[in-house]
Amino acid sequence: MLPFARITVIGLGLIGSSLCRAIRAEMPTVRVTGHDANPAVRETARRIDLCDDVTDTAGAAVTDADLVILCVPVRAMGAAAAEIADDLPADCIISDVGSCKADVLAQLDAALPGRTIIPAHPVAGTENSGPEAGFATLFKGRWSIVTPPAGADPAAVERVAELWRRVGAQVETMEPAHHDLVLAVTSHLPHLIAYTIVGTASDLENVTQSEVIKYSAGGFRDFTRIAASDPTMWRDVFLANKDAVLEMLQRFSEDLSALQRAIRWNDGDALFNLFTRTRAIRRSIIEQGQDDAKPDFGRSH
Ligand SMILES: NC(=O)c1ccc[n+]([C@@H]2O[C@H](COP(=O)([O-])OP(=O)(O)OC[C@H]3O[C@@H](n4cnc5c(N)ncnc54)[C@H](O)[C@@H]3O)[C@@H](O)[C@H]2O)c1
Ligand SMILES: O=C(O)C(=O)C[C@]1(C(=O)O)C=C[C@@H](O)C=C1
Repeated sequence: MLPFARITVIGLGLIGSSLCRAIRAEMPTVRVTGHDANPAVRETARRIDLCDDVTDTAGAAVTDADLVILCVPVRAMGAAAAEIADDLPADCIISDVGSCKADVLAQLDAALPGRTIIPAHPVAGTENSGPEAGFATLFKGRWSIVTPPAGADPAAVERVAELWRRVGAQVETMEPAHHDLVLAVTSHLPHLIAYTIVGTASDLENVTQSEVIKYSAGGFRDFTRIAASDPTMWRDVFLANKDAVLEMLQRFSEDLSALQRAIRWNDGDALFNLFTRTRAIRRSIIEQGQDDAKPDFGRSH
């Protein structure tokens, strides 16, 4: 049985539009309604026929929904939830796709007291944003982490999990705070490092003239893809997941200092041992079939 019959997606950017496409591809009988605060995005959504209906107000989008998924930047979740509060049907489940979970859950709880809120985070994305950047296969073969609050209705959790399985994701359940620590090191810190290194290189550009661009075919180019990610989204993630990111950044800084010492004191063994360990990690990721180093955004595994 389909987990939902009428799904509303609020925020029709990369993730929201991918979800609309995936639901329509995998569950064609489900009615998909969309809304975005930006009129230009609504216009594009209508032009590309993203949903069965695109409404001009958030309230009108949710009046008969059995699931509402908020796909807006994490610090906009509370405002987006407040906008639909008066129009939500009594038994509607509210979910979201935010990249950090504890802060978002607090926002949703405050805006929608007493409602069934089952947050989730599809660990899949690209550096692009907007409704035309999405694609139906984005979630295939990827993880979606469901982070129910304590005491959540298991049947509601299962329905949200089933939605993600239907669009091709593997589902894991985690506590929100644990999710935020794990993702701080696997996703948020790598983005911070990419933003830093590309920023540093561009500051040096006066010294090196065009060499930064000319020789950017190697490792630096991979960093520039990540550092092209959406500024609003990532500003929000770092501020909303501040504690976990600062904790992981502290650990990272200590490890970086150790590496700095190893280079200064010609400690080749320390360098060799670390690089051997990290190479083994990369190889085990590939063996598990999770190689994203060369993203193929149309892949269907
Ligand atoms: N981009 C990724 O790789 C990725 C991956 C997984 C999860 N996420 C999460 O998904 C969410 C959306 O990210 P995205 O990449 O799709 O961003 P995006 O910029 O492509 O789309 C966000 C959309 O939300 C709209 N919006 C903002 N505030 C709104 C409001 N109050 N009401 C209605 N619409 C509003 C914007 O107009 C925009 O169209 C974020 O919470 C992000 O953390 C992103
Ligand atoms: O592949 C990318 O471009 C991504 O950054 C995707 C990525 C990630 O870090 O893995 C980014 C943020 C998300 O919340 C989930 C996925």
